[in-house]
Amino acid sequence: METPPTFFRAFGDPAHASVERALSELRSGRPVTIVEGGQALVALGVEALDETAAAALQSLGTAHLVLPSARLRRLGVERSGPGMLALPRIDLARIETLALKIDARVDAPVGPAGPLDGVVLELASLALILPAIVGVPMATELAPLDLVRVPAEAIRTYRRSLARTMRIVSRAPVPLEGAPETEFVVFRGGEGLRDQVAILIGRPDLSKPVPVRLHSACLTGDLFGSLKCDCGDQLRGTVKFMAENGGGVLLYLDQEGRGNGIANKMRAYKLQSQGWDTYDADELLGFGLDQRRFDFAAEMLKQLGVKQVAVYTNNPVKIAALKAAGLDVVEDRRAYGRQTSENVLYLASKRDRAGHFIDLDELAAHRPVTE
Ligand SMILES: Nc1nc2c(ncn2[C@@H]2O[C@H](COP(=O)(O)OP(=O)(O)OP(=O)(O)O)[C@@H](O)[C@H]2O)c(=O)[nH]1
Ligand SMILES: [Zn+2]
Repeated sequence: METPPTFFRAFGDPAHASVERALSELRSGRPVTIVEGGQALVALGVEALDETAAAALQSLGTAHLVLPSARLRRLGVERSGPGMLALPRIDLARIETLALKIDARVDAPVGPAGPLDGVVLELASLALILPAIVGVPMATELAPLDLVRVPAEAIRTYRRSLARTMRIVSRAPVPLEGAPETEFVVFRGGEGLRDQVAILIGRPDLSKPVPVRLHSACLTGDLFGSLKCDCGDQLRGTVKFMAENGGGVLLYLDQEGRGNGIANKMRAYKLQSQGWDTYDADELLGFGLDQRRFDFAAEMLKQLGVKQVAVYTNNPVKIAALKAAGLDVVEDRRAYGRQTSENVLYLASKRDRAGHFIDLDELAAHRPVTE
């Protein structure tokens, strides 16, 4: 018996599903086809490009390299949006230079990126791959039928509409050192369908402003006590503070590397070991100041019944995001870690380049954790 064409709809929006399939394809090193109005772009991340892939793409037509404005700036080209370089031939060494080498310069004219080039970078960002893509434009009917097809509009709207699909999948008490009355609540949905965890510490009174911290995952700092950042201190300091001060909600967000993913964060750390600062290293790789969005975090708070918040952060973007999502931010307070000789430049960069509220003198003076 044939299934009706509407069968899939029972399991969600097919356009969104195609985005999720495309993310998986890109991460697996396979190309995807972005389609809009009869036009298609067959696209593959540069990090998956080898001789075989290059030959296959070349057989489809003339390729180009899509790069974000941050990377173009590093290559000596100022542009407000992404751009593209024609690739008469897919030359792996040249592409690697243009996508990754520190002192590379543009060696050919850079054209404005087409609309499909722009959305493919959004897809790359969601897939946590390097934002450098080889694309072959063609008419939709000529694109290979066995690739995953994704409508451009579905990619444009994915993040925003997915925030609403966050749902609680499990919860359980997990007593923590210094915070015995703690519950972990796991949400699924949102960007890239990653699991996000809300940690309810104590019994905060939801009718009053609830102390809240949005903490982006930092494997190196949170778990291993890396000296390069202040994350581990902020995390443990927040748990302790909330436990001792009437409770609160800590959101532990799967946003490693300011949303760039652990692989790109280590690419950036390698550049940092050669002397680049945290934002310059990201820019060399093609990333803007910060890739994170926090609308899904606000949605988690709402689903937990939180309306008014006292937020603990030094990052003005987090405060603005909670307000924009309709939460009542009655107070914003600092969340300091420890200053070390290894992280002081990182903290100063966050203050000077991203406007974080960090007072290094105060931090050095009394090593507060959360105040
Ligand atoms: N790309 C990149 N990410 C980093 C680097 N160092 C730390 N991170 C990431 O930066 C984020 C820091 O998270 P948070 O502590 O929540 O954020 P924050 O923006 O500093 O804001 P507050 O701590 O709330 O003031 C985590 O995702 C880390 O993995 C770095 O050098 N490069
Ligand atoms: Zn960190």
